[in-house]
Amino acid sequence: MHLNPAAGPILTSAEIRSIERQYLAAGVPLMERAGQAASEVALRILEGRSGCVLILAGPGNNGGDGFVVARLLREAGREVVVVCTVEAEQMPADARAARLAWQQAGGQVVPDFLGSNWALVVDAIFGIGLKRAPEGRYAEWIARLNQLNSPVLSLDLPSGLDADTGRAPGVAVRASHTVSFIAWKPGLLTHDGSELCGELMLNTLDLSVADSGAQVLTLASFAPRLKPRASNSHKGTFGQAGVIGGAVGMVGAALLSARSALLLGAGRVYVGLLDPLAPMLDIVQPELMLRPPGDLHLICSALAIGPGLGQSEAAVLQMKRALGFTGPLVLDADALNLIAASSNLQPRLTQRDAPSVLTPHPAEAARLLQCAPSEVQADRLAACRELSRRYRAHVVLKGAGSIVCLADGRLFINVTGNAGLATAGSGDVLTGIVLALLAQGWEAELALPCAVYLHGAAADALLEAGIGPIGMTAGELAPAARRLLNAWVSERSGGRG
Ligand SMILES: NC(=O)C1=CN([C@@H]2O[C@H](COP(=O)(O)OP(=O)(O)OC[C@H]3O[C@@H](n4cnc5c(N)ncnc54)[C@H](O)[C@@H]3O)[C@@H](O)[C@H]2O)[C@@H](O)CC1
Ligand SMILES: Nc1ncnc2c1ncn2[C@@H]1O[C@H](COP(=O)(O)OP(=O)(O)O)[C@@H](O)[C@H]1O
Ligand SMILES: [K+]
Repeated sequence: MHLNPAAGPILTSAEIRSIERQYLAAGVPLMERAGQAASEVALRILEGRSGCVLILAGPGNNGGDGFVVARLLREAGREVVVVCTVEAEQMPADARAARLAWQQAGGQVVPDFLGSNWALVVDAIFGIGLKRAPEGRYAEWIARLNQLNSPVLSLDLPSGLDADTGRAPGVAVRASHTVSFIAWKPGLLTHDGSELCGELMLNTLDLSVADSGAQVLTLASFAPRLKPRASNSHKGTFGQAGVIGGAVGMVGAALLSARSALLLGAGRVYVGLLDPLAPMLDIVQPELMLRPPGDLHLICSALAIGPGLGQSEAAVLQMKRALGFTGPLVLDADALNLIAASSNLQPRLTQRDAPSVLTPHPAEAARLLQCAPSEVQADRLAACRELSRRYRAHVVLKGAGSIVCLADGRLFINVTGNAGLATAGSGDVLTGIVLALLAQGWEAELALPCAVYLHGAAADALLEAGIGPIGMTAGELAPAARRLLNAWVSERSGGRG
């Protein structure tokens, strides 16, 4: 997902409303500013496109924004049709005033639209005030506009999308562009939002917004750690990473993690495979050292357990050992399933002194929270926060718009990555990347955000190179991530990386 501007705080709709109240009380013309910002975007989209603009205005202030855009586009010489079915008296005061200004400028309001040949459709149906799935005429408008071939600019957020959770409870607008106001909302950046917003822009309306607990994940989130290697270093300087997993039929998962840890800079990488018939050597990556899984906690400075681990007695035994490890520990895949299933293992995790990193996808998160995956997806931020709190861990809840919640409660939403990552083993690679950074001494608070951002950025780089999304493979991610990490370090150190 491309964000413009890239960074900034993420606020809930309640936080946005409280800011709005404060500025409106001070007489700041927020709706006029929102309409102005949106009409500038609309005119950019309209460059080189002739024809009429269709504006669909809903019953609230989002509709009001639409009326301001209508007036400003008309002033700019565009032909505009506004569709609105509520009476002016039923609209909130600011929206009513915007509608009146439109009509005073000679604009018409019509009850429905026909035809399909619009230069641009402006979606001003619902913003942060959506209360339930759109129904009736609004659902019908949305379904019809999703069939059109015109560009669609959503104001504040695509109508039908929940601003706080990113869930679309029913039909929702699929925008080509979204211009959001004041601050990012979580729902723009995760879950269905990743699909519906198109090109996403933010206009702060010149308000200064205090940082909240949630941020868009960017390079700046972990930049202090992007330092070149000292010349006078040796393999021991970059740590001993260990991966435990690879039961019968799942050896590849552990190898993918281990290879990724090696390519992302761990000094030595050990693999403990549970499959008794597993090979003694990774012939593709002979640098990996294959050892009995029970030895790894004794020789490693950072451990990951879970990829292809299975849920056998032997796996439980390895889990008990790993949870007693005194260094940073990454738990993925079956390690998470075993934690979810065992009240015996849970306290061993929550009582750890060293950092624990959990990397669940929504189904694993649901098992850890004893709920259904749909409940996790219904509020991904809340689920991630609860996992972090309950298990005293740094957590990434994976999937489009991955959520990172650090053990101190700080939240990030990641916007790198693409559907090419929806392939077996890409999660194993993420585990290997986090492990590599931990082994090299990164604090978990920086290692996890960097790994999540880098993993997605690697997939984006592959996509740009024509590799994917169809057929992108997990094994291609680590070399792409290695190139990026080296480039970032080099850029930040004036080429000394
Ligand atoms: N005056 C302000 O506070 C500002 C508001 N702004 C805009 O106003 C929006 C928020 O305005 P509102 O709070 O009025 O909310 P919305 O305009 O997003 O929608 C609320 C209206 O839609 C109705 N509604 C909600 N869900 C529905 C459904 N499923 N089916 C049918 N009707 C439904 C509600 O009953 C209400 O009438 C923001 O997203 C932003 O676009 C901006 O103009 C900035 C300033
Ligand atoms: N559509 C998507 N858009 C962005 N990222 C995705 C998408 N699908 C999957 N991913 C990412 O790919 C990884 C998949 O991890 P996981 O489900 O554990 O896979 P596996 O178990 O096969 O390794 C996660 O990092 C997830 O965030
Ligand atoms: K909208």
